[in-house]
Amino acid sequence: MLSLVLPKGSSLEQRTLDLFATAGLEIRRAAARSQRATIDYGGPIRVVFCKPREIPAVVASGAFDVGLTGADWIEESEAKVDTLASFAFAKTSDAPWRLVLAVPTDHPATDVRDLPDGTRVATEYVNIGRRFFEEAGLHADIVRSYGATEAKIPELADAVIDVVETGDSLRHNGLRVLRTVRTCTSQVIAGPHTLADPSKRERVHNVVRLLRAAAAGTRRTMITVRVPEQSLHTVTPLMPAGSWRAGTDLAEAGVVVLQGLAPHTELLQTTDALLAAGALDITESDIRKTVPAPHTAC
Ligand SMILES: Nc1ncnc2c1ncn2[C@@H]1O[C@H](COP(=O)(O)OP(=O)(O)OP(=O)(O)O)[C@@H](O)[C@H]1O
Ligand SMILES: O=P(O)(O)OC[C@H]1O[C@H](OP(=O)(O)OP(=O)(O)O)[C@H](O)[C@@H]1O
Repeated sequence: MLSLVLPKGSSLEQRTLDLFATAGLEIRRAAARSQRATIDYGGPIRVVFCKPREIPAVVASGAFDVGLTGADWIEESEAKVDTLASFAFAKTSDAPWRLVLAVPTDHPATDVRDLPDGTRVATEYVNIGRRFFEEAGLHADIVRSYGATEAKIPELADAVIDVVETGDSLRHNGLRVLRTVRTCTSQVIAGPHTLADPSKRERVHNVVRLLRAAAAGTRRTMITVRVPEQSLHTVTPLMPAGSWRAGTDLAEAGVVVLQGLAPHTELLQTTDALLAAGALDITESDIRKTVPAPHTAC
C-alpha cells in the first residue's frame, strides 16, 4: 500500500489538509486527534501525521513512500530524498517563508561580517547554521535550541537563526534581520525506493499532479466575458494566456462568450482592460483546479 507522511502541528498541518481537500484527495481520519488516516485514490493510501522535522528521515529510510514538509527540515536533516513539488504556503500566508539570522535591534552589526568570532547563535537548525557560517568564513558558536529561540538572547546567545513569516516574533522580542539564510517552501518528497517502483511511481505522480493543480487553482479565478463580435479583435489579446471561446450568447445575437483563468494578482487590471477594450460584462467564478493530462506533469 502506498504510504504518505504529513506534517502535524500548528504550522503546516491545516494548510496541508486544505490543499489535499482542494485536490479532491479526502483524508479520512477517525477523529481530529487521530494521527492515522486513509485516502482512497487508485486504492487505499495510508496516511500518518508526524512532526515536520522527522519527515525527511522517515521518507529517506523507506518507512513511508512520500512526505510533505518544510524545505528547512529537508536540508537540515541531510536526508536523501527527491523533491517532487514545492508549494508556497506557510503557517498563515501563501508565500515562501524565511530562515534568518537575527540580532537585537540595537546590535551594532550591519552585516554578518561584523559579528565577532565566537558569537553565540541559538538555532534549531544547527547544520544549516554551521554551514552558513562556514560559507561566510566566520567562527560562530552554534547553540542548539529546542524552540522559543528568540528567548535565548541575551543569556544563552547573541544572535539567532530562526523561522520568520510575518516578522511578529522578531519584532516583539526586540530583534531585527541581519541576513536571510534560506528561503523555504513546503515540499513533497519521496525516497529513491519509491520512485524506483513503477507501480508506486505512477500513483505518486498522480497525487502530485492533483496537488499541483489544486495549488494553481486557488491562485486563479475563471472569467466569463461577453463580447460583441466587432470588439473581438481588441478584447481577445487581453484575455489571460490559454483562454478559450466558450460559444455565442443565446439571448443576444452577435455576442461571443470567452472564458479564461485569470491569476488573482492580475484580476482587477485584467477586468478593467477587458471592459475598456469593449467587453459587455465579466462574470467571475471560483475554480478548484485544472488537472492536466499525465504526460504534461511531473
Ligand atoms: N510561521 C511559521 N512559524 C513556524 N514554522 C513555520 C511557519 N511557517 C512555516 N513553517 C514551517 O513549518 C515547519 C514546522 O516544523 P517543526 O518540526 O519545527 O514544527 P514544531 O516546532 O513541532 O511545531 P509546529 O508545527 O506546531 O509549529 C517548519 O518547516 C517551518 O519552517
Ligand atoms: O514571523 P512570525 O510570523 O512571527 O513566525 C515565526 C515564529 O514562529 C515560530 O515559532 P513557533 O510559534 O512555532 O514556536 P517555537 O519558536 O517554539 O518553534 C518561529 O520559531 C518564530 O518564532
